[in-house]
Amino acid sequence: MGYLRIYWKTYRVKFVFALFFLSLEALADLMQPALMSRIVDQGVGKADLPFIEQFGLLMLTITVIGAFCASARNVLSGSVSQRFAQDLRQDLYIKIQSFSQAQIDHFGNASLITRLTNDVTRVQTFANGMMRIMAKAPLVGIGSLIMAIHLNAKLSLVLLGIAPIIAVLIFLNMKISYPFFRNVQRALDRVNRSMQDYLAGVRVIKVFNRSAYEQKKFQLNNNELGELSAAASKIGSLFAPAINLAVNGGILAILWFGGLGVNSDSMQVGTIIAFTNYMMQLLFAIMMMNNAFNMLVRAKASAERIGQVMNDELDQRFQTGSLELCAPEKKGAVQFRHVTFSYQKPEGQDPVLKDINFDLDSGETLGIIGPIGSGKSTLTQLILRFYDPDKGTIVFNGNDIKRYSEGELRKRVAIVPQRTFLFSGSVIGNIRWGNEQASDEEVYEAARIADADGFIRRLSHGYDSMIGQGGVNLSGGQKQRISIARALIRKPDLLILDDATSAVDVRTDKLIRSRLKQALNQLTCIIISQKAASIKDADKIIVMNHGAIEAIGTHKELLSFSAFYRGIYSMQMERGGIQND
Ligand SMILES: Nc1ncnc2c1ncn2[C@@H]1O[C@H](COP(=O)(O)OP(=O)(O)OP(=O)(O)O)[C@@H](O)[C@H]1O
Repeated sequence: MGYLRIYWKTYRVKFVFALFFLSLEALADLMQPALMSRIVDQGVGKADLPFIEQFGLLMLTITVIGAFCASARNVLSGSVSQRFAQDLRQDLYIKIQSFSQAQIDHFGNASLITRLTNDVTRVQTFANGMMRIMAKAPLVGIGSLIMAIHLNAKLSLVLLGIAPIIAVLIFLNMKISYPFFRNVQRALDRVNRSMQDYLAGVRVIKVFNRSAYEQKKFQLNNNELGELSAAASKIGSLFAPAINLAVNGGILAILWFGGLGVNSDSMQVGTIIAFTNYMMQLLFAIMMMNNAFNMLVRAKASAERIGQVMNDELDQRFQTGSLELCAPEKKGAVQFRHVTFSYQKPEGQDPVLKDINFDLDSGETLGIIGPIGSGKSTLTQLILRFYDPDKGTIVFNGNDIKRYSEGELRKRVAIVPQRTFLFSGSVIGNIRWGNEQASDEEVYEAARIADADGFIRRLSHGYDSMIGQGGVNLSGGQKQRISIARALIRKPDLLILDDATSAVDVRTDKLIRSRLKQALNQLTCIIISQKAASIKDADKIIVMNHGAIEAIGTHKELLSFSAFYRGIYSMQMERGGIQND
């Protein structure tokens, strides 16, 4: 949990001030019974009114000081804990942003969200509690003990009897409940994941009429969370009364021995009242400490989960600084040399990509086709360094991709992924998201090439029409075309279209391709498609099969020598999926 040190350094002064006010407040609490004992024994006992007035005023002054200190530490603790949580969340977010796709896959989206929200809140609650009550508990506890011994050393022996019992109870409480709190957070991850799955797949769930099934899945996770939380708090609720019982037993013993002392005139009533008052404060302090330990175990479980993210070594290193630009004839060019890759590490399973070798020259269009799951998308994701290959090298623009900074590489390569993603906001905002500096004219031109301009202008507010979260109010084909425009506006050296026209009809698909060719004839392009028609005009076509390159060549060449390609092509011809163009 070393990562927390930086926040301690930032906020330690305010933290110490909060503790200072808290200590004064505790001191004020501790003085009250002693003053009261004197008022009872010396003032009331001897009917000394001026003494009562003088000490009464002193008690009032101390109470006012205590109240002022309580307000000051409340203000400080509130601001410190809020800012600390704000900083921690921000740093966690930045850390997650720096993660490779493999690291995000490893933690899972839902778990990262829980860590960023619920886990941070738990640590914040603990930090706040530390400044509000927790640090007060040991102060009041030890102070009460000292004051009690000072009042009557013999009577204080009772405390020695119950102290070890209470210590053992608190220790057991912590030890038993810690694993439960860790499991509660994991169960919360699962609840969040089912909610995320539902929201992401709501249309499919409704179409397949699987709402009841999904509800059951959520219920299972929710029940598990409920049961684990109940079990965790049950442990706390078993130990709290046991501790209470031990302290109340102590008070009873004091009243018993004190009663005997008053009878034998060796003790005064005021002393007994003050002593039991200190015992009550001690009880309160112990209960607070028990609560504090409960909060500590929860916060520890959460802090560890946050620490796993904060301390996770980045598995990808990007260069900093910019790389000299390549020769113009290499712009957009890509070379794969003996590239092998598997998602599951360490390797043991059949790699997803096996010994991939190919050259894509500047200005060329490369088509990639192959059965589902043959590794087409993975291949292009390696160019963007979403993942790094296990073996081999990838050269882009004449340089090994590992020599680029993250920003530089991703500025030069634009991808339109299989699953389009649009943000809530205006259409123009979504397209300009690809390049904030783009003028309106450039936006319209990109949309025109992507065959999006026409339908956008027909929307109720044209380019200013609002898109719902994830593009809910647009059709699949419309979303794809806006995504293509967003990628084009970046003016990349290499454009990757990963099945980016799967939702548009054959005519539009052809129109987009021909406009791309006309408008950007120097643009190097990779088109992944299930449809042979979308890639048949490419300068080169790679046919993927089971993670390996089955064949590579032009459409004509492949028809002549690749039975596999011929198979795909003739099957689509029979289905009428390819129109002669
Ligand atoms: N994030 C991931 N983690 C683990 N395995 C993955 C991941 N993404 C893809 N795979 C696996 O890698 C293999 C190749 O997937 P990839 O998406 O590259 O195939 P594809 O040819 O693009 O398929 P499709 O035509 O359906 O898009 C598949 O077996 C898939 O299950």
